[in-house]
Amino acid sequence: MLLKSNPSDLLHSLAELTGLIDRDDLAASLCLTLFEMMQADSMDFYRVFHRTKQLPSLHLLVEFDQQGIRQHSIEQLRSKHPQAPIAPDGFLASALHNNGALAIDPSGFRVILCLRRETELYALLDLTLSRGLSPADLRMLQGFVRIYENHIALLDYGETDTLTGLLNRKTLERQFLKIVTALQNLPSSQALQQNNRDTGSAYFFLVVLDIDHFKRVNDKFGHLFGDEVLLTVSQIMRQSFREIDYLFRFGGEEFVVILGPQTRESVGTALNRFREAVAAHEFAQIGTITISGGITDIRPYEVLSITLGRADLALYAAKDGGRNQMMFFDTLPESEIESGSDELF
Ligand SMILES: Nc1nc2c(ncn2[C@@H]2O[C@H](COP(=O)(O)OP(=O)(O)OP(=O)(O)O)[C@@H](O)[C@H]2O)c(=O)[nH]1
Repeated sequence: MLLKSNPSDLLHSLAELTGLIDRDDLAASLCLTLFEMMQADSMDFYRVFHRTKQLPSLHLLVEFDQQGIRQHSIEQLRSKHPQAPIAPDGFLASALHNNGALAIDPSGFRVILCLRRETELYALLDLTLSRGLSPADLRMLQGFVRIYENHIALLDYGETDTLTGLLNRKTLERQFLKIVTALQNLPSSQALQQNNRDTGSAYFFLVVLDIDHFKRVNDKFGHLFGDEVLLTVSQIMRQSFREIDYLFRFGGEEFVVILGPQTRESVGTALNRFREAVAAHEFAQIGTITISGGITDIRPYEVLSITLGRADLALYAAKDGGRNQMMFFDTLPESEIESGSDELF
């Protein structure tokens, strides 16, 4: 027996769901709708992260039970408990690895729905009920899952750069704001704001990456070869960074990465590993290329242009210093910061 079986309630829920563009809000709205519709006892929404050469991990984003909803955005999860995946119970683990659309436990009172993005598993929805599900309930659940998947596909389309498939510049602004807001809500935000940083602690970092002498590639081999280099560099980025890091094509031959929370040292290690992977790649006809980067931490109460400005100054220093290197803003001499700031801000 469905609680929300009347068509106007369903239409209203669908209109709400498809009007959202924030993925955390979308997950919460899907849970709310299904929780009420199915009269569930509890419901958990897990985001699945796939890491190269490792088993996929689960992060709990929404918990829903008789006490109400508890929502955890990826940014909050990341700032409070860096990379703390959930250890799934046996049923959840089998749903994660079986690659089906749906799993129902033998009692019939627990069901796990697999939500996909293209062909890859994107999220798991774990519902516990006090009754078994009818075939009509299952059809309804699967219909909502398909609408959710289609909406995610449309969001992806609007958020990605067409050549590289990385996130686009418009999405950088929205994502940056989310991270800054999460940082503002941390107890230590005052210390971060006052530049009172401990180098062993974890922070969010923003990096601007720029291919060295890219104009020469275009001039000598043509734009099609140039585009091929951009595509390959974006693939090396995907292989080098973690799935929860944000990778953007900022424009032209510039990329932005947001990493965190991580220590300054591990950010340096990750970026140099990426830089070496680019330098080691043999491009057909072109040979090898190199990449430089400027790195800065992300501070609460700051707008994107200021953070980008610091990373750009570090990038200019990396280019000036001979290219094929990653430079932290906080290692620049005062004189370089002052003269660069006059030009940038
Ligand atoms: N193929 C291709 N080229 C692009 C694209 N966007 C920008 N470019 C080219 O990227 C080049 C950027 O060159 P510059 O900014 O002068 O710098 P650079 O040659 O990379 O030299 P440094 O950054 O100083 O190492 C220009 O030739 C642009 O035309 C694109 O989408 N595709």
